[in-house]
Amino acid sequence: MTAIETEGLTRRYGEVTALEDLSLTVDEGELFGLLGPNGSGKTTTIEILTGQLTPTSGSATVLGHDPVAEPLAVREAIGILPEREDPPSFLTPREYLQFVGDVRDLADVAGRIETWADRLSFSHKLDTLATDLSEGERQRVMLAQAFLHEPSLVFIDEPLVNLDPILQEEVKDHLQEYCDAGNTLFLSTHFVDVAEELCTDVAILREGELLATRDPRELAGEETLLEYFISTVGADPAEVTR
Ligand SMILES: Nc1ncnc2c1ncn2[C@@H]1O[C@H](COP(=O)(O)OP(=O)(O)OP(=O)(O)O)[C@@H](O)[C@H]1O
Repeated sequence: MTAIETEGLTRRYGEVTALEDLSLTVDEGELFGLLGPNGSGKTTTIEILTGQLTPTSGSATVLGHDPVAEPLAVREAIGILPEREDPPSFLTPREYLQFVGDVRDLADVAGRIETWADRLSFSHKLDTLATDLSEGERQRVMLAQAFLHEPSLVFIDEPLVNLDPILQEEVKDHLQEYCDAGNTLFLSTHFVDVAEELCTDVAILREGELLATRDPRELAGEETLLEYFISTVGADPAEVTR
């Protein structure tokens, strides 16, 4: 089954073409990675697919819904963690996640909060104001809100940002298990090594244009995904290494 399908998606801002004629398919159960240099259209793609931004032309289907005609249906069905978002500074993780659970009209929100705080290792911070959390703790709270309703498709812009190496491994394991259970993940990342390790398919964008899609495992033994990425976009290594 197809989780996401796009046909000729294009987004222009005056003279700037943020995304040009993007056509791609993401099957259910895939851990899909969107790669590309700064300003290549990754966030634009996620914003269109999650019903936040209208394309100039083209169409998309997300879990069977059109994100332009039915943005609410899409946002109900998916989980999303946009780039650089924090829980409100004046709420604790428990209060914020309760709010998210209430907005999503979930049963047993308290139990879900405990489960996700435990999975993402922040149970001991559930009652600390977000302003007093570290960046990595805030990132884990934001990951929890994306998964709280256990959606079958989650979009995450930079899942591992601000996490220490041990937590990165924990979150990677979680993402892998989530897809092994048949769910779909759509990641945008600059961490090419993480995409190589986790993703079943990657798409490489440059200046809004889809240059290539690859199963990273197909590259095994010939070149790393980073080498492939650099040769594909002609980028300087400094732009893509951590
Ligand atoms: N509201 C806007 N108005 C004008 N131009 C915009 C707007 N939003 C994005 N752009 C432009 O569209 C292009 C794609 O931006 P986008 O944020 O999708 O890139 P990105 O791949 O997510 O970048 P990064 O890796 O830096 O987060 C960039 O040239 C950006 O400057």
